[in-house]
Amino acid sequence: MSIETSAALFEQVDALTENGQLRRLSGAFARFIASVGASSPQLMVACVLLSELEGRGHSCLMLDELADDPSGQLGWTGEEWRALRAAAGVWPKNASAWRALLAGCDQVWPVGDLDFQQPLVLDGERLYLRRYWRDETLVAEAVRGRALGGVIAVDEDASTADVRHWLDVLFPHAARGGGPDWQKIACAVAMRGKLGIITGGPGTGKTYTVARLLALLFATAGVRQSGLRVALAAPTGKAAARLKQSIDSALDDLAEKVGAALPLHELAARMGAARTLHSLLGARPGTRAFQHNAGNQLEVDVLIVDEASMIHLEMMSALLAALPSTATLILLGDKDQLASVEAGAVLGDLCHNAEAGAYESETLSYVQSSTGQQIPESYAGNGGPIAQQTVMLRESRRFGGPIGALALAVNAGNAAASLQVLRDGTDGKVAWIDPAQPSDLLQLALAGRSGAAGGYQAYLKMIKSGAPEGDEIVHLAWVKSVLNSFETFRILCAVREGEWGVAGLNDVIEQRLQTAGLLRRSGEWYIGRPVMVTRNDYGSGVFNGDIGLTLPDPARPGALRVYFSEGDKVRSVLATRLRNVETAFAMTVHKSQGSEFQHTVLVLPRDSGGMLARELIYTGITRARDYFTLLTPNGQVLLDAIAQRTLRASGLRTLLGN
Ligand SMILES: Nc1ncnc2c1ncn2[C@@H]1O[C@H](COP(=O)(O)OP(=O)(O)OP(=O)(O)O)[C@@H](O)[C@H]1O
Repeated sequence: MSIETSAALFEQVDALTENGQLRRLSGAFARFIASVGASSPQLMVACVLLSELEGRGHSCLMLDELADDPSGQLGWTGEEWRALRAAAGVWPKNASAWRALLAGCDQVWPVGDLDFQQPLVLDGERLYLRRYWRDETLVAEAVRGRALGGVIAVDEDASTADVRHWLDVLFPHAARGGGPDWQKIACAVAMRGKLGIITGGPGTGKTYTVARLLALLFATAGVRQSGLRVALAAPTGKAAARLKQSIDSALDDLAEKVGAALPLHELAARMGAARTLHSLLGARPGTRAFQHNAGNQLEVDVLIVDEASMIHLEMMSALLAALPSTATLILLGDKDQLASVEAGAVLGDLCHNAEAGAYESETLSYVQSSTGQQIPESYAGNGGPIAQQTVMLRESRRFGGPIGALALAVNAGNAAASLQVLRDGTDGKVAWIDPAQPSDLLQLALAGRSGAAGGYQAYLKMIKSGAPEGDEIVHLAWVKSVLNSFETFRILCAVREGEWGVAGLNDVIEQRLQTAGLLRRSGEWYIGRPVMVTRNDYGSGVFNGDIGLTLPDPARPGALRVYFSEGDKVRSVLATRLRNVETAFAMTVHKSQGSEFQHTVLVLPRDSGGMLARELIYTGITRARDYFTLLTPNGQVLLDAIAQRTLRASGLRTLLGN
């Protein structure tokens, strides 16, 4: 590449960086690649885009997108794209021309050729950073292996007849509405192979089902029953605590129903606490490597992981490597939620046949013999090994009414139906403020809205009244009730920056609550400040996404502690020990995954630059248990988002071979 071409190209790259269209790292990455081999301007553009897309959650760069026009995917104007492209000179006209060009570059390893550990990998018509290619390949191999791990029952001692007997005990009633009992089918399916994927929207009974699956695994474990090792995990502490609570209560319920026939209390007592994936794998400060890995695997027979949509590619790869091939992995999650912040859309990719079913004849007959259930012909197909191990639960038990209808309409991309629910609002469950003013938001933050509980004043008033006199137990009970009150209401933002983003809103909400006399800000830390941890802190035992409340330390007058709720437990850390936190009256929808609030307020920005998609709106709505309020300074942003899907470039589906 001539000095002139290079200068012209990087001038464009720097201009895009200055305009906020590229992160600095993307240009720096391209310069690094240029420094380790002969370089061409086309390779430089590919590197800039590859790095940029990685930062936006894509695991690879699709060469057909590159040949065509990726400006839409990047949120750039056509003009910005054309200027960059022009600076690169000749432009390969299709994916195969791009493949031929890239395959000849020193820095690129075309899969199948001799591997010189080049930093970039070319697999088919996808260009990867090596790390992501390795993770994607590992995940694909591991899940295929697990799915194909056997077509009969998981345990040598468990026959199909055994499975049928216990399933009839655990699911004694016919499914509502006369259709197939997908919950029962999900349990049967997970008994084959070493992988079960159960997906479904909120309240469709994923936890209800997995508790029965556990009972089934336990009942059919034969001589291994008394030693069955079960681990529970989730991406965040909050989700892990929720999983444990739900499974415990479902097992309690079941234990009463099945009685002496199955000692389920024993199983429940033996199961430890649910853990975050980081803690399960043994995260170590200062390294991406985990204590548990392919060379030091987890000692577990069954691993249940909830909120699997939040698991990014690298974490899934680490998890699969650390899981012995003899263990059964059960993934639970809502495939339609936002994908992980980091690269990958693993659950979405694994579940891409879930809606259709795509069950092969062998699965249909196994389901018939093990459950007595007939899967309708319309769900038959040829979905490949992962689809055979996946079941989508389709009926929500807890999430009906207008909030459920709105979530369904948004998920289906149906703007007219969404608007109808939003505009109806007669029973107060759903409200839409449009066009919203900042004062509308401040009123909601203070006192909620008529017909809907909420607002932050409730927990702040409890704090103001002070903790009752008494010992540690009395204080802890008070802390729990303050935390519970805080958890009933939350403001979620689609974006971080700007007037309607997290940063700006937290400031104005703090000021409003201060003016109302509900809090007294004096410096960074003040009583009542809600905070979110933004970085794992192994020393203090708090992790990215944990949310806590600042309250007086009963043991040290004048000192403040931050209290974190974990199921029915509470953990606390001295406020001054927490370094990486931010105020959390408002938080992003991304960070709210795995949580639910009685009243959820979703705030969209005035202008989204076309970058919001329906998964974000759906995830925001499904965080609301009883009341949902939508604030849009510009309603068009909602319509644009409903019309748009998040598509993440990934080779996982291709690698899975279906
Ligand atoms: N087949 C069933 N019969 C009776 N009750 C059920 C059944 N399935 C689910 N439920 C009940 O419906 C409610 C929601 O179920 P559950 O919590 O398992 O759903 P979920 O999909 O895990 O929800 P979330 O995604 O919000 O965690 C629970 O109260 C559960 O006991």
